[in-house]
Amino acid sequence: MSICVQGVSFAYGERQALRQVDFSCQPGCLNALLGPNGAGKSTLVALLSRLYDLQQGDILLDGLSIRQHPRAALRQLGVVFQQSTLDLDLSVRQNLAYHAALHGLSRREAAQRIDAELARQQLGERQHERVRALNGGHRRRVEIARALLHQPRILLLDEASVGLDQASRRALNQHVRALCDEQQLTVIWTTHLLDEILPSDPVVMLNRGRVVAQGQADALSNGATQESLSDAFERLSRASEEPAL
Ligand SMILES: Nc1ncnc2c1ncn2[C@@H]1O[C@H](COP(=O)(O)OP(=O)(O)OP(=O)(O)O)[C@@H](O)[C@H]1O
Repeated sequence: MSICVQGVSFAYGERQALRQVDFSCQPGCLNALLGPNGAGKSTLVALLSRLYDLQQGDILLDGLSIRQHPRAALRQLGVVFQQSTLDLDLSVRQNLAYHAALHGLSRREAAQRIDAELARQQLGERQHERVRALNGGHRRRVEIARALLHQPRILLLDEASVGLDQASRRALNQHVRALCDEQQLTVIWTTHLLDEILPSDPVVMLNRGRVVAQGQADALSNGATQESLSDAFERLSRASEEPAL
């Protein structure tokens, strides 16, 4: 499913968090939204998921404005927020069942979808354990299972790997890529970590609320001169801040 962000600006009172942000995502794959702390990534996720109302600009999902069709848009979105929102004292299955009920799924339908998601996230054997007993990587998988219960076509993951060790980060990243391939999910993966991005990934670079570049990662980092993505980010961010003559 295509995502098109058009002229989005957003301010928290006096503080401008996003300035005229324009980009589009490639359907059916992982799109990296890369930027340092404070770049505006979480704000964008909050606007996409309708946690905040748009102040300026619009976001189109398969051409449909989320301003004009907020319910239809929400049905297409699954979200994993930066801060976990699981109930640690409920079991994995109870957390999922609670969310399914919020989405108005019947018990039977919920049970079927929960079984399917638990299998897909390889969590079937842990389903009756309290979330508290799981490690960070498995908790993230529970959140992904929960986000996919209503069968959205877009999955937003806001710094999903924060707090995980290196091996768990890699496993989670690979797992999400496999979900893209299996289900043609369109994923927005926000991160400040360059090693989570592959050369073929579409990337949007965000700095201080502005898009400083977008394109395929290897093209942005100018493969011919072996520039790293990190150096490219620095260069493009500086260029976007230089005053016009
Ligand atoms: N609730 C809020 N009230 C006021 N300012 C905020 C609020 N949330 C974010 N900001 C500010 O908006 C800007 C963008 O923040 P945002 O959290 O979207 O960035 P981010 O790229 O997700 O960074 P991080 O990874 O640190 O969360 C920052 O300057 C931040 O201080």
